[in-house]
Amino acid sequence: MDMRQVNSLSYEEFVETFGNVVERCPVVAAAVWSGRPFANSHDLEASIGEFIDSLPVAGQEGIVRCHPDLAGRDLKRGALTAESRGEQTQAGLTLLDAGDAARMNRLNAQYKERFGFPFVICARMNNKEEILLRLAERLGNEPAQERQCAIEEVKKICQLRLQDIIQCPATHTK
Ligand SMILES: NC(=O)NC1=NC(=O)NC1=O
Repeated sequence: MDMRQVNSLSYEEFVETFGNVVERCPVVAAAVWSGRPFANSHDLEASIGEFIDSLPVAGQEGIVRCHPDLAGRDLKRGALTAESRGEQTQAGLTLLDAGDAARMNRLNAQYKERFGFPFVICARMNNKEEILLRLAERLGNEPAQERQCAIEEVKKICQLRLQDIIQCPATHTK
């Protein structure tokens, strides 16, 4: 889809197309729709980022809470969204051995206990070793710092999902 097509989508089509660029938060697409027409995918991405940044703490934490655990129950039950399943599979999270799976579950539980929202990282920019490392590291963050870190990861996931949907015409060098 190119930007001409994006900008010609009805509200319903827009939310159907972009409703999961932020995991299980179609309200984000519903909110930024009023910002069209978008000059390019970065313009749409910036609108989404500005909307997320404008939310109160509770709203930002709500967005983070909408993300399924990595290698968690939803993965096991086949209850992930298509995007999340693809991302988690690509990072090797379906191939964890028993030791790594137990460690991931334990650290995820500790993280949730400490921060009140799940550990979120852009799986496509990491492999399973890096994810475990970052999870252990970020457990030591202060809550406000970690919330910001999680939101930055949500934006990275969103950026890659937008790139999957919008193909920008090749920039023709003069
Ligand atoms: N808790 C998470 O980090 N979830 C996810 N990361 C991704 O890249 N996709 C997800 O669903």
